[in-house]
Amino acid sequence: MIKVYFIINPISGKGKHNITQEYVASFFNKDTHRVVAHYSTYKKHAIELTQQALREDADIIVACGGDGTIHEVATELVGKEVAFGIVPVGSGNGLASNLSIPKDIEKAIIRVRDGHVIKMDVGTLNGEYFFSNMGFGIDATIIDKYERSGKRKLGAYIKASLNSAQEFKAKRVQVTYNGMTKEVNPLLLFISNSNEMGYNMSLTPKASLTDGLLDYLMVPKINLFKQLTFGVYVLFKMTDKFRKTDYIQTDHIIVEIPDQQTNGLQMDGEYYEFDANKFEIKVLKGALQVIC
Ligand SMILES: Nc1ncnc2c1ncn2[C@@H]1O[C@H](COP(=O)(O)OP(=O)(O)OP(=O)(O)O)[C@@H](O)[C@H]1O
Repeated sequence: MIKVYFIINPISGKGKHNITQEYVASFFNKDTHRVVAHYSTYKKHAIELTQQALREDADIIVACGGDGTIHEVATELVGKEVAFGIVPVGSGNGLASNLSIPKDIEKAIIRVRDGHVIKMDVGTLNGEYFFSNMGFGIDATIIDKYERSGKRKLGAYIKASLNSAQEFKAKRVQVTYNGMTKEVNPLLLFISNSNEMGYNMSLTPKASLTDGLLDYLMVPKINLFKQLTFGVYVLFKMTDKFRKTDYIQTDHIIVEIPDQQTNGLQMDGEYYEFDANKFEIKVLKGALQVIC
């Protein structure tokens, strides 16, 4: 009997997906599969539900949610033989899109049932995992403001972005990669495993989930006109061609922020504050077995 656990975030996206145990079970043969569904009821609950599924010897664990839920479930599956499935019902769904997992719920569940397993890379930041991307720049400030607003609408996101553009102060950062250290004042310091951030947008179009590398994009503090120009490069997936940026692919980056002891950053679209000013970012090649 194959044990399939669905971990469902009921508020993901617009919170209207209504995925039930009966619905997901209807896709599987009762004689060969035992299907269990659990709902997360608070932040980080999906971590506990995944641990419980592992104790019950799950063969496949499926995150039904957005990048936040994917992050919580996948964190528990790194380095394990358990297959990870995704039913993307979040708002951005960058990782699912990079894996070509359909946005349609029915098709995504069929993909979990019939798809094949690939071994994807996992990023690590001071030992914490990330699957899509992480950033120290204005992206982290925007997510912090958005989360603090307590609202989950596009309007709140736009407001957070505009406020961040006005208030953002670039920090002095020392970055080391490929045996070289550079001092920068970044507007964006973005490190990505995936080639999609969600909404079909990419800051790192060359990134691959299976190349054993992370893509590093640094955009220095630039004036508003250049920021708008950069926006056009993002729309055309050409950030590596923007003259002001550093874009490299590597498996090891050290970021030091000498003037500040506590630092905020975003990982997979959630804001975290670290009591640290030195960050080591690495990649674990093929450490997550994902169904796509
Ligand atoms: N029942 C719940 N009530 C409140 N928050 C929850 C609940 N279940 C999970 N969460 C939290 O909701 C947050 C957002 O979830 P998720 O990323 O899945 O959806 P999203 O934000 O709509 O999608 P995306 O990240 O793609 O934009 C996560 O931090 C998760 O821990």
